[in-house]
Amino acid sequence: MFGTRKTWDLGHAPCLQELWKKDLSLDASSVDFLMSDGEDDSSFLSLPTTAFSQRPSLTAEFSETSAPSQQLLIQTLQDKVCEFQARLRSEEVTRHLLLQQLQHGVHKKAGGGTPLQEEETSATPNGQRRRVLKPGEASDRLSCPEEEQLVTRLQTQVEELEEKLLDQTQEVERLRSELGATDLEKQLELLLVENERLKQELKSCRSSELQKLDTAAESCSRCPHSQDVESLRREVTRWESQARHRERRLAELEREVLEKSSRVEALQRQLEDSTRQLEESRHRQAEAEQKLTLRLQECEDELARQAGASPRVKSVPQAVQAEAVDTHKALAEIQMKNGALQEQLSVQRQLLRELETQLHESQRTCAQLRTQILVYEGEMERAQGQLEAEMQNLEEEKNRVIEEAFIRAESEMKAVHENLAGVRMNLLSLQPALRTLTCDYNSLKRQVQDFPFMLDKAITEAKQEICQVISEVSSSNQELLRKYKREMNLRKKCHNELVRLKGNIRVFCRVRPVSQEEQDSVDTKTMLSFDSDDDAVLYLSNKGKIMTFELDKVFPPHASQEEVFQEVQSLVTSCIDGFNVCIFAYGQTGSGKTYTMEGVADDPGINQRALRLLFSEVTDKAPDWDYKITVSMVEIYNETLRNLLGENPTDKLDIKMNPDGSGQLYVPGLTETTVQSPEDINRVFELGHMNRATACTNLNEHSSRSHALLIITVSGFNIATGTRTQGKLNLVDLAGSERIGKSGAEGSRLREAQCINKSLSALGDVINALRSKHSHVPFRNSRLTYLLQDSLSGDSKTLMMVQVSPLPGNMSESVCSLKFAQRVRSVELNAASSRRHENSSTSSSPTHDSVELDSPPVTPAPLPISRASSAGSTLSSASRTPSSSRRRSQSQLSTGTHTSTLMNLPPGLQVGVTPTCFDLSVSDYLLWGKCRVGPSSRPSSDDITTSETKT
Ligand SMILES: Nc1ncnc2c1ncn2[C@@H]1O[C@H](COP(=O)(O)OP(=O)(O)OP(=O)(O)O)[C@@H](O)[C@H]1O
Repeated sequence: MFGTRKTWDLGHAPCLQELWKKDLSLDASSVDFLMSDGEDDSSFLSLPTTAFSQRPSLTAEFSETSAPSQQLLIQTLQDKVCEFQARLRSEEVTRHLLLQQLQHGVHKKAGGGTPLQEEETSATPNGQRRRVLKPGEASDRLSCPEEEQLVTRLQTQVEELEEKLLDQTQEVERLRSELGATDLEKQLELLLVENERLKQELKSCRSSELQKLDTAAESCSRCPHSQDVESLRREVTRWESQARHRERRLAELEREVLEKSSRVEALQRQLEDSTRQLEESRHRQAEAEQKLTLRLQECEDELARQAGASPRVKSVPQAVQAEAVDTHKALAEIQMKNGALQEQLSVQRQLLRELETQLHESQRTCAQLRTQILVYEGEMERAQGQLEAEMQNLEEEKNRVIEEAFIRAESEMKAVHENLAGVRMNLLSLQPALRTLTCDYNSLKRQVQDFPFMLDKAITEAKQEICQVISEVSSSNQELLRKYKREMNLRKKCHNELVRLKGNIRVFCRVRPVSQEEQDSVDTKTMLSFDSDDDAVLYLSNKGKIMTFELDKVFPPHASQEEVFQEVQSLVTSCIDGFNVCIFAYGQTGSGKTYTMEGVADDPGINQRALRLLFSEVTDKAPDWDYKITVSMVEIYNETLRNLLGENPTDKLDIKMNPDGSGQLYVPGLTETTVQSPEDINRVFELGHMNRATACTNLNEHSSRSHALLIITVSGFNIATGTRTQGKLNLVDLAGSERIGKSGAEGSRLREAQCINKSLSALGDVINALRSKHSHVPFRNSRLTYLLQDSLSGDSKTLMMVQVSPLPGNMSESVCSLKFAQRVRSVELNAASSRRHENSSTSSSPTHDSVELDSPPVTPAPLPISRASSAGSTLSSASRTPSSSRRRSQSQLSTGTHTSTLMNLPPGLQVGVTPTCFDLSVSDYLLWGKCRVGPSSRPSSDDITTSETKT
């Protein structure tokens, strides 16, 4: 019926619908022949009722993807097909029996005209009731030879039909066996095999890559490319995991395709079988019916022919007619069944179409997956290629390194062999030495055994020696200490005498350099000159006359701040020992007073350097002495005292007698700030400057017209002896000393100038009174002298730094300043000489001075220089002799030459100073301090050490 199965490509598989149209065409006319006599409606096919009612659920089951349910469905369909076939066979058997009965009836009829017996019902093997002809009936009907021939022919036909049925059954079996291997399945199998092969290849490829990588990793673990290899390996692993994932998906899809294909196949088989059986039975029934109709016709004709002869025969057509009615009924029923089968067929076709669609989708997915697999394989091949290339490079590198290492090892081996030979030779030569060493070792061992006894003995001896030395040292220490104390006392006496000789008032002069602006704008041809042999002399050429000024020290313009401070630092440190010290900067405006006292940020002046020096000195003395340094800053402007470190700098301060009855002066409300570090100093200076600036409109002008005082108090306490000291260091930047006449000041400027002149005159008067040993020293004539009273009187030390401008335009002011300096210097000289006669009783204590206020100034004070002495030239010539004699006496002192002046010294000092210094041992010298040793050294302020104490 279907012929041989067609084969097709997977690419364009013919749909089952076409096959149905081609090989399985059923129409209504052909169905008519499917009827068989006596067939029960329900016995023909029991499949439709249940199968059709189950269709929607089956369809639903098909849509499901679960394999077990599909298997179950297929199994059910196969069972139905088998049942259908079994029934078909039973129908064939029944038909065969009917034919035999007919044949038997014909034989009977032919043999004795046996009347047609009544119909009987017999049961089919299936238990179905079937209407059959009784044996006598057929023989009655077929009694003639023609009937026999007909029966024979019918039998032959039946046999032929049976043979055909057998053939068809075999064909069905064959086809069924073939169904298990359709092209689609073959293709699927091929795909599965291919897939399996690819998997195997992939696995082997992966394992070989892994092996290669492992080997590469082992061999190239120190290789610089190991990181690249590692990254490549990671990449490969990633691709592999992706490939595994795709493979799993592919396997799932393939499984799905397989299941669906098997379902399609099963359905297809079921349909084919059903259709084929239907067709066959239709054909057979059509043929049988045709033959039966012909036979019936013949029988009717025969009966009609014999009707006249026998009344029995007349009943036959009636029976046949009745049978024909039954047959028509059965035919109608069969047609109905046929319609049901048609429906079933259409449902199956629909099902097949769906399955076909699913199959196509699966095939498409399969193709996509295959493409992806190809892509992945390509990528893997590429990665593998890279990896292989990398491996190749690494292999080459490894081989190269191994070769190099081998060559190196060979050469090293050679060297080692040579060394070994040398060592062997050495060993041979060393054996005698070893023997000697062994002997030595044995003797040393013996010595070591004796060593503890020797050591004990040596330690005991050493202890005795040490004890002896300690006792000697302690006794010599005692002696040294005694000597040291004696020398210290002597040194103090000498120092004090030296200070007295030098004078308590010293006068330095500093000439400032010409500034850049002045070089460009004014006449800078200087009238000042210096003595290259004597740094205490300054020459001034004025109107053709050479004026000579002799001072304690003259600093030329190029002298640095450090050099200046070197000269004053002994005064600064003496305040630690309890002396009161005053350092004045005196001179006309712009002569460099502020520069010398305050300096600039990167090159500070005396103020800051002094504080730093005090800090370092008190730190050095720290273990024995506890020092406290306090700082005050005041300004005297127009005879008004202002507190520059106070909260309100515009407040006026007053100077009062201390109510404790000590006779000391004090300034109520004056701020005293304790400083402990250089940072504190900077803060104090900043505050002072700020307050000074807030109190005036023009700071430069204001600072020129006011005196600025930095008062440093150093209080010391010796923890060991309980001694207390207190020294005061007054650093004074005086106001400009220029004359009013020259400046032409009026109004407030005139008042300022008057106040300045008054205070400077008062300062001159105080110094003059001190020089003349007046019982009354007019300290109260100005705020300045009154405030500095305790630092100017008694054994206080004063330094006047006279600032001079080098410009010719400032010549007259320079002459005035220098004359004032000369006068001040002469004071102490006279005082010193008088002191030599009066021993140390000349020092005047502030408590001995009168504390009454002098009469207030009513007229502008005379110029200091006018009150000082006569004309400069006279002064210069007059003052030259004593200062020269002083310098001379100093040099004589240093060289040990005794002059009349020196002979006036106390006897102990006359012989003690220099010889004692030179007689000292080295340790004595160190203890003695920073004494300059040398016959030509001139005593200077450097020679006074910080160990000087106020007595
Ligand atoms: N030794 C020096 N080296 C370099 N420059 C100096 C020196 N002395 C003074 N000067 C400069 O000269 C100028 C005037 O100096 P300074 O202000 O110190 O004078 P002054 O006498 O304090 O004036 P005033 O009385 O008006 O305050 C400043 O610019 C200062 O920097």
